[in-house]
Amino acid sequence: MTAEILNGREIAKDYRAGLAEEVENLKSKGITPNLTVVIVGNDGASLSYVKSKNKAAEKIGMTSGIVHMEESATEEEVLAEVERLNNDDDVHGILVQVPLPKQVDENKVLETISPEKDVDGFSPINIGRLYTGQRTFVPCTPLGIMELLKHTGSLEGKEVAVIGRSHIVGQPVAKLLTDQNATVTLMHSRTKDMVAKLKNFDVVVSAVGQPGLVTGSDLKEGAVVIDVGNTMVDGKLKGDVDYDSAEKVASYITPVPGGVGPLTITMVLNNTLLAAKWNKGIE
Ligand SMILES: Nc1nc(=O)c2c([nH]1)NC[C@@H]1CN(c3ccc(C(=O)N[C@@H](CCC(=O)O)C(=O)O)cc3)C=[N+]21
Repeated sequence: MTAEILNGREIAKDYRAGLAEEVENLKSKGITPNLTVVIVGNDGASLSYVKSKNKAAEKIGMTSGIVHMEESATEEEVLAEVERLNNDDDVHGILVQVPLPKQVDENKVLETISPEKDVDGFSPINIGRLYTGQRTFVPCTPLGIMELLKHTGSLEGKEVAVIGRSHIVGQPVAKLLTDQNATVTLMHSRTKDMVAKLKNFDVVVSAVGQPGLVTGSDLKEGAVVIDVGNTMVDGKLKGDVDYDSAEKVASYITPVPGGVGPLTITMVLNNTLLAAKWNKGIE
């Protein structure tokens, strides 16, 4: 079998066209959705993600802002900046790029972002809302993964392995998959014989950050493979999955780059649009 490629760039482009129409519609009502990203420090990769998020926002008619703070910024300064954005009526979505420098407590920052503007869905209130089935901002990478999986058929009754138990990807995507009636096994660094177990799974979602973790011979014939890894190796972006061997066994596979990444950015935009609508009482 040669896998069908889940082309994240193409799927993202179609999705963003729909968002652009909705933005146009909101603008005719006098609302221009705004996404503002806070970045602390000068990490090259982080700066480049932030720029691509802002560019993508503007491309669909939203406005965007960057608050770029010094690596040496204090926790008080970061919290004050978040408060200022919470109180700015022109800002609908706030995203504070993680990781933060060590002097800044990430949990304190996430607790300070207004849940109504937390388009990452990282604040404890929004995580609570997700697990209790309330309206919330669903974290962007899990939402992007679910969008890609819509192109592979129903998840009902499927056996899914999620590798990685982070609050940002593994745990929330396990929740969303369960909601689609898949049976989910959440695997992690202490799972016994992890790679050997993968043969039993219809879908494998790998979110570890370890290039070469999964290879074609580990997979069930016809498995759907979603590669969330993005690790820089010699200046090149690498996923967790050995693509060349996996594509010979899988039915669908996401490349890196050009798979999950573009959908993550798309879902930041999706959530910003929702923030602007909900702020005005539009469903
Ligand atoms: N508060 C917060 N929210 C985030 O969503 C967040 C964050 N912090 N910190 C860092 C990670 C990383 N992240 C990526 C998003 C898109 C691509 C992406 O689109 N990558 C392209 C490739 C880009 C390239 O070639 O450099 C792709 O996979 O095709 C990658 C990484 C969001 N993050």
